[in-house]
Amino acid sequence: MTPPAVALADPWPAPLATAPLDAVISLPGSKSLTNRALVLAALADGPSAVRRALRSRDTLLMARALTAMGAEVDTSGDDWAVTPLAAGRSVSAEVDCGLAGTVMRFVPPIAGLVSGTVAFDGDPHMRTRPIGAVLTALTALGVVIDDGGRRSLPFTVAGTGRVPGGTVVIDASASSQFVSALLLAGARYEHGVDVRHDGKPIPSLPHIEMTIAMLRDRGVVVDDSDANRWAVAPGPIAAHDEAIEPDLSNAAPFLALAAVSGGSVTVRDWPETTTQAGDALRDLLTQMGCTVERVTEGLRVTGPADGHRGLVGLDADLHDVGELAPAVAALCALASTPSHLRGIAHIRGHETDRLAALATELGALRADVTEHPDGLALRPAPLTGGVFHTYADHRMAHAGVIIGAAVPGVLVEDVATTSKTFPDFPGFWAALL
Ligand SMILES: O=C(O)C1=C[C@@H](OP(=O)(O)O)[C@@H](O)[C@H](O)C1
Ligand SMILES: C=C(OP(=O)(O)O)C(=O)O
Repeated sequence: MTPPAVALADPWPAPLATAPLDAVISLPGSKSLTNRALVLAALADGPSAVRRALRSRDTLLMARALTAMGAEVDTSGDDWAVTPLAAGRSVSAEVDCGLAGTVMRFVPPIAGLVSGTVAFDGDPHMRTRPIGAVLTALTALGVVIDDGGRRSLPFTVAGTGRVPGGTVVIDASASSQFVSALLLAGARYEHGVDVRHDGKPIPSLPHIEMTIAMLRDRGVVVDDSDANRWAVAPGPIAAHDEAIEPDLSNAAPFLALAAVSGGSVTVRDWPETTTQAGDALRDLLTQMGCTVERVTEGLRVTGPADGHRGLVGLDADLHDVGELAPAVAALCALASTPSHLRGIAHIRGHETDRLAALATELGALRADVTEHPDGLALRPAPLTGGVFHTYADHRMAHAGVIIGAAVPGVLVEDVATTSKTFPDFPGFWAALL
């Protein structure tokens, strides 16, 4: 019998780090890798395996979406087995995107390839996250979509079992996921896809690299030799056995805990090379005064001897790694010199407007923070306890617990929202402190 789940206090008293930490941890798998592996497996020419898959809200929503369209995803163990979409079967499916950008952006291009209607909706806030440019691009590629003129959720894709594909111009400055979405399904379009970006620079480019690398691993030919242009040749996507790396972006709060407590945290199985944005933490934490080293067990981060008081502020452009901004901003609020985080206007379109949310919530705990159109400026200030609101955003919860590890009396509202990308985050966190 499974023991009854322990109800979480809400708001949750964030545990204080009262001594330097010395921990070695294994983190759950990457959301971005798991959801790409699932999508590519559903489109593949045979059964695939997704090993050490992340089991979280975003990945289960992806598994359900693909199942609703006719794939089979066995999520019962740690290694998930995927049987691809059955050709020719007609479907009438509903897809719940929750608050998962990867589900809302990556699944509609696949829906064009099934026969039947696929209706998409999600959490209330998901109806405000950007998707219009993807819908316009898909329409140009030959996919029939009814969005009632909203250019956002809810919308319905009327799949005909085939998508002509071809060349399309898209403004992907709001999200790299717009490009990844078209590339992931593009090989299965009759003429492939030739995607050209026209607009301000695309954020989160490592995630497009991740998409390309995973396509190539499956035998798909991708030409990325020109800037802002990606051509995917038509052809099969080979079935694949993918071992999912630990989620390096979700390593951020744990490495921050080493920094805040003046102790060490070692993350096991940190890859030697990776396309994950979280790998940038090695450099960012070094710049803030931490010692970062590869040891036999994994990647070890050691904080300054006097903990967060020894942290130096950061002046950094986080355009490529915007999903790290909430945890990094929390550390900057605790640092002893000023910080300026730039290049992240696009994170206003993430799970919440993260710049506004961070400025409000850090400010409520008396941080000296200024919100800029594309970032945050933070200056040292003594913080106080209080309620830290999370806006259904897992990474806002990470920011809250980081502050709470250094400042007594921080209460994190809806810490359970961390389940978007991490199973039992509060339990895992509390066990370390
Ligand atoms: O493709 C992906 O898996 C992701 C791309 C990025 O999105 P944006 O380009 O919208 O920042 C990132 O922030 C998100 O967490 C995951
Ligand atoms: C931006 C994020 O998620 P999503 O995949 O929903 O866009 C994130 O996890 O920080």
